Amino acid sequence: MNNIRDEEDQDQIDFVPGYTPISQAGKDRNDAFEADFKQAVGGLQTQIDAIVRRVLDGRVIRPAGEDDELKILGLTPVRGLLLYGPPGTGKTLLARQISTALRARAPKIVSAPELLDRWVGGSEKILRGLFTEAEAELAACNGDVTRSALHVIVIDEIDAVFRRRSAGEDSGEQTRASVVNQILSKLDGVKAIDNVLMIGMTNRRELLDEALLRPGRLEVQIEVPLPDQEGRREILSIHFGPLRKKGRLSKPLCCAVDGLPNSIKCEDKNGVEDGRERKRDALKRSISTVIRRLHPHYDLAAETADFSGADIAGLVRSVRLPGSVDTTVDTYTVC
Ligand SMILES: Nc1ncnc2c1ncn2[C@@H]1O[C@H](COP(=O)(O)OP(=O)(O)OP(=O)(O)O)[C@@H](O)[C@H]1O
Repeated sequence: MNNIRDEEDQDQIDFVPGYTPISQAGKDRNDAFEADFKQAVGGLQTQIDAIVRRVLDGRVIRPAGEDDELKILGLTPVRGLLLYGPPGTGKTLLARQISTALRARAPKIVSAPELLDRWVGGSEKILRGLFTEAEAELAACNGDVTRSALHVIVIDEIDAVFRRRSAGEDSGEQTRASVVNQILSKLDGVKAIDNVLMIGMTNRRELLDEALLRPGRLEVQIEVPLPDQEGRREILSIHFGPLRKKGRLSKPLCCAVDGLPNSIKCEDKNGVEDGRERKRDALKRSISTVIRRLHPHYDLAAETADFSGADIAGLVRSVRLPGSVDTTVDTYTVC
């Protein structure tokens, strides 16, 4: 009964003059994007939703005619995105996934300090190198952005260039100001290049000059924090995934990844009897050793409380190292 009522309500909404419901094709496409992201990136569902909605949706290749419609509506796709948060939380991973989803050219990733070349003309040369391909392709398409592939340019540690100026600072200031002006002109100046998506990344958002974050520049800003427990579980599943698919994980390790109790008797409980802090330190110091001591009720996601995604990837790598496989401690390691 309720379903019928819902459908009637939906029909009424669809007939509001001037309103067109989102097409199913658009929804399916966004769902497909999200599914692709989730295969590689764990614990960042909210961030992925925001990226799909605000960055990808306006950039994907649309059916013929639809781009013109966007122009008529005065809509321009987002040209810049800022990803900020602690080290190792998946910012670069997200940037690469965005390029893949947009079927863009392989992203050009540069670290901002590299742009501050101390030799005269050095910075300009590096910057030109970043944009040359995009400009050449746009020229080859007679400036028709809909016919050019998208070029993703990622600038890591962007605060090194776009930081707020502090009083009395002048060494290297000229170079920095020149780099800033050139990048801004490519983003929203008269020389703006529409087939470029710029992604800035930083661990220190508070240092950034607000001018960089204005609409038309890095206008979408997304925080990428340390993962929570469920996020860590997703990341563990992603990184243990290939081993698990091949049947190379022991049952206790599978249970520890899933946070499920397992009934296998454990002979070595040292890891569990440690205090929580000590356990975490031990995990960080010698992850492979601790993994060998998995207790039947060990929940890896709970025990890795301050781990970043990169720490978790490191943990999984250490398990994969042949030296970490200890066949004397029954099945508590990778089989
Ligand atoms: N959310 C995540 N999901 C899956 N893997 C992750 C995640 N975060 C980090 N990783 C793993 O850690 C590696 C390093 O992460 P990445 O380089 O994306 O971090 P970052 O935030 O860019 O770090 P930094 O600020 O130091 O540049 C990734 O290649 C991936 O293997």
